[in-house]
Amino acid sequence: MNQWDGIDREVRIVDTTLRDGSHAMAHQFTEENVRNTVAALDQTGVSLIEVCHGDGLGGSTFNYGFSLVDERKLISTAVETAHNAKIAVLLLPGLGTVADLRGAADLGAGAVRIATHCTEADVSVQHFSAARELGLETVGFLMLSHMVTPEQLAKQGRIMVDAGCQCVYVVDSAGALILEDAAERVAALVAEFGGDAQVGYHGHQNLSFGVANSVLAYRAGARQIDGSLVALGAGAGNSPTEVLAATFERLGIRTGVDKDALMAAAEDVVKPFITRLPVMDRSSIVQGYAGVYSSFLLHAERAAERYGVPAHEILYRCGERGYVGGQEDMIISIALEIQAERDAAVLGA
Ligand SMILES: C[C@H](O)CC(=O)C(=O)O
Ligand SMILES: [Mn+2]
Repeated sequence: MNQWDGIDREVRIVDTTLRDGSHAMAHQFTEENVRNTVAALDQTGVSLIEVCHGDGLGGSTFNYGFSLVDERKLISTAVETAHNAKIAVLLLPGLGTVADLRGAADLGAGAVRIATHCTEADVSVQHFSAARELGLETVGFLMLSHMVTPEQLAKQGRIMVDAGCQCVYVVDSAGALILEDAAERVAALVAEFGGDAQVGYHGHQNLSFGVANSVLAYRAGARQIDGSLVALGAGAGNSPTEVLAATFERLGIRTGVDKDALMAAAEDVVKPFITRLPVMDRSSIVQGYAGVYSSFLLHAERAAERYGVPAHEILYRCGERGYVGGQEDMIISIALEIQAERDAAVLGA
């Protein structure tokens, strides 16, 4: 039995269409998008649905992008719609506050996923303790996990677990992990935690390894795996929930979800409202290759258009400089730098 929902599953598929997908939709989700998606997911056996601005509570800002609809409205719409599943929110400490978390709990959110850069778990301690006091299910997100070794990642995970986190995710924010890169990180966390907490895996498709890495993550001991319908998520998108369901079923691994209902939700509910289908194009492949935070994609595309420089060049430089979430403003600086170099080359020619 799964400890979270009492359903007979060997792995719990968690859906993040309405949170990671917010990046791909430039944070323009409507209440109708949320209502219809949650209603469809709620019939599939998925027991945790994440709904929020892409950068979490408080993410609707100039730096990250303003939401069309206040996330509190989206969260309460999701809570009202879900009869079976629990609604989760994301929180990046510093951007989201404990007050935001209380607000989300008051709206009926039942879980929080607290995300930090993979070397900064210590900033999450106060938020985990507040979440546990509020009676929320707690998940930790170690973002850009490719940037540190499995051993370093496990130590960061331990900080989250000691603070009250019940499941720590290896988060491949850049879609940069390839096969054993993912499995070794999951295995290190499993070995570190023993029975103290679960391990999860969150993949991006920039190099097309989201689903394969998720299977290896499961084999290495991960018991919660993220997906998004139609892969709707940052960069080239997330591991598609409907593909995860079909793949795990083919492998004989019980997920407790209905793959056909998920395929219908993807095809009939989510695909029609997507403004920009996630795709492995030059820019998103560069993100996977150079290890760039997936949510930089739209920021880079906008800067590329504004300053007349290629988005993939901007992203290469983000990777070379090791920029992490929160440094979105540097994308503009890089675009200006490339523009100046090009102008100088023309003048010098
Ligand atoms: C805030 C990020 O979008 C969290 C996430 O999904 C990732 O790092 O990947
Ligand atoms: Mn993500």
